[in-house]
Amino acid sequence: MSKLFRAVILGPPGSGKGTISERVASIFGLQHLSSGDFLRQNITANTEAGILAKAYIEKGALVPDHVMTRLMLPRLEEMTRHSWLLDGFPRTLAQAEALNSACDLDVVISLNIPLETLKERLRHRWIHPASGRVYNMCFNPPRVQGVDDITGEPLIQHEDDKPEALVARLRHYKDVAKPVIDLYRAKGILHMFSDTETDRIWPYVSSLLSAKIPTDHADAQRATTH
Ligand SMILES: Nc1nc2c(ncn2[C@H]2C[C@H](O)[C@@H](COP(=O)(O)OP(=O)(O)OP(=O)(O)O)O2)c(=O)[nH]1
Ligand SMILES: Nc1ncnc2c1ncn2[C@@H]1O[C@H](COP(=O)(O)OP(=O)(O)O)[C@@H](O)[C@H]1O
Repeated sequence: MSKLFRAVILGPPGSGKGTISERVASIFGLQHLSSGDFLRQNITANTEAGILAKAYIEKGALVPDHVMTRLMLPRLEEMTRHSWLLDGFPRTLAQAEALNSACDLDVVISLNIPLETLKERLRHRWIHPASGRVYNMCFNPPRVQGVDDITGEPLIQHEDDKPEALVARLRHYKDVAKPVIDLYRAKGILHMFSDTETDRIWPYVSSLLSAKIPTDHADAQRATTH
């Protein structure tokens, strides 16, 4: 079997990690593992980790590192036969160190988006709380204004996507992420992409992954995941 491919995508809230990860998953056949989605599944299923995490997420705080690593590392161990792209984890240096001791990463994609752009995007972001589906009233609006495409249920705006909370949240992200970015830079696997539009970043991400992922491997992955 050809070598498996392990990637991480880093970026502040609203930087387009989710959007780019979905494209990578569908084009390169990597499994998209989102810590936010996984947390929401655990909350819905009332698992021990889900119950612990819920209170933090509701407050808009980060879930403690030991809860996150206990949740994510076993999930990655289940994925020994798949290539994956991790989105939302690691978020702190402690999480990055825990991930380091569990596996070797091939590539880290880091999205560097201007603060003004992030503020503008998140202001227009609405979500379907039950599923975590994300809409942007300008970039990818729902088919019917204000309601989820799949369930028809109402969309809400996150308290922390409202303008007052945004700047503090983005500043906090930067402080926590800096040592993580520095760690991956020092390991020589960091690839930084700077622009204001996902569609302009995407061709560069795509050519990086095309160069790094052997084609036969990408085909084999697609065959097993679709
Ligand atoms: N106008 C505009 N909006 C974009 C672009 N790329 C993504 N968006 C929208 C989609 C979403 O409403 C919002 C954030 O995108 P994502 O949910 O993909 O970002 P990310 O996963 O980094 O955010 P998160 O960590 O979940 O807060 O911005 C873009 O190039 N232009
Ligand atoms: N790696 C992580 N470490 C700590 N908390 C996390 C992590 N990933 C997700 N969370 C928690 O789950 C919430 C939802 O995550 P996510 O869907 O990535 O959305 P966002 O980053 O936009 O808030 C975060 O606000 C945070 O409370």
